[in-house]
Amino acid sequence: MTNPPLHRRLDSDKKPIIIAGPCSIESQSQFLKTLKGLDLSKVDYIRGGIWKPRTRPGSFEGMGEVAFEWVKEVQKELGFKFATEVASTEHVDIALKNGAGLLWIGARTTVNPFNVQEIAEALRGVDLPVFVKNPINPDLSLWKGALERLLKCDVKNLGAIHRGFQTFQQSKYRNTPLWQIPMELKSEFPDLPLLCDPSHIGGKRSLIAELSQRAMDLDFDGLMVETHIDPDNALSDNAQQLTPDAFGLLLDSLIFRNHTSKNEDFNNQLDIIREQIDQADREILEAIATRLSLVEKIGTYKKDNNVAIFQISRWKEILHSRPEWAKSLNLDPEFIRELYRHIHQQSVRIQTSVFNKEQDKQPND
Ligand SMILES: C=C(O[C@@H]1C=C(C(=O)O)C=C[C@H]1O)C(=O)O
Repeated sequence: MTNPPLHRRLDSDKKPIIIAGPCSIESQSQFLKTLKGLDLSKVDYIRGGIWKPRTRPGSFEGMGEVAFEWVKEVQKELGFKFATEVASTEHVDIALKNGAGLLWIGARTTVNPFNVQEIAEALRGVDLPVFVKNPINPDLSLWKGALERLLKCDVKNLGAIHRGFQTFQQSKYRNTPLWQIPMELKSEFPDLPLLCDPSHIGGKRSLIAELSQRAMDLDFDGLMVETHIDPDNALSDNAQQLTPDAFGLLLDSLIFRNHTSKNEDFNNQLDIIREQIDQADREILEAIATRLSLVEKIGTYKKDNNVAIFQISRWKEILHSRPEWAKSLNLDPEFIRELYRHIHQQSVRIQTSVFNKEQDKQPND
């Protein structure tokens, strides 16, 4: 996919973009009370779930279309732009008919290209911002594919939301962040607004602040945070919603980072350190080249003596000793173990090509 022309950032270049509001709209009074507790001057869009895709049937699945009547009533009183999730073409029609200001496609929908295609067609040519949450599974191409489908339907005011991934690894989070995936998306589409949803990543209130700060440190363009007037009694996501007051404190506590700096001294220092990093990288590459030429030599030697490429005991020794050496250099042993797995893979590859090389043929063979 080539980079789409995503130069328009919502209504402005404002950063961070803040979206807050309840997971689900449960009643007009719950919605109104929640919003009254928020400082609406600090919130760009109010979120509210109308339809809730839930893991198990029988859970609260949202109030449906009637909730739009409550939204419109509260909008008359407080004035705000409303954002909600759509998971079907019917949802799109109802949301557009009721004047939604921003729509997003949820993680459970992004996994399914058929659904995304139908939604993209229902949204054809709309001007309002449409955000795509990452798919539940850590698959960057599905995420990009959904954005591409929307773009092909002329939905150009696009954005992405990182809400974490379901993985088998043990994690303190409800959904593992795997920050490198949204960072890769951002490297490919630098102009695509990328928000973080710390509520779904964390799954519990106590993690929201650190996750929000992490997103700001990684240059995310904004946050979507679930807020509820009475989180403990919320009908969905009750462990992860913040009270409006706690959300206000969160916003006050966040340190917003600049993308770059105009400070000349800072930029000069940055250049000096980056030159040193360039030099260190050259040395790393030279060391890798030296190692791999030794690997080639060992490969030839093994082939001449009919000895196998993979040597378990030597490999085990390396996998044990290098992380130990790393510790004394203050390096993370797990990082070094991972690095050596890549080096070993390349080493085996090189020796395999040595083994497969045909013997130099004589001119008259
Ligand atoms: C280079 C060798 O071959 C393989 C590659 C290794 C490496 O790159 O360090 C280690 C063990 C072998 O599996 C070797 O036998 O030493």
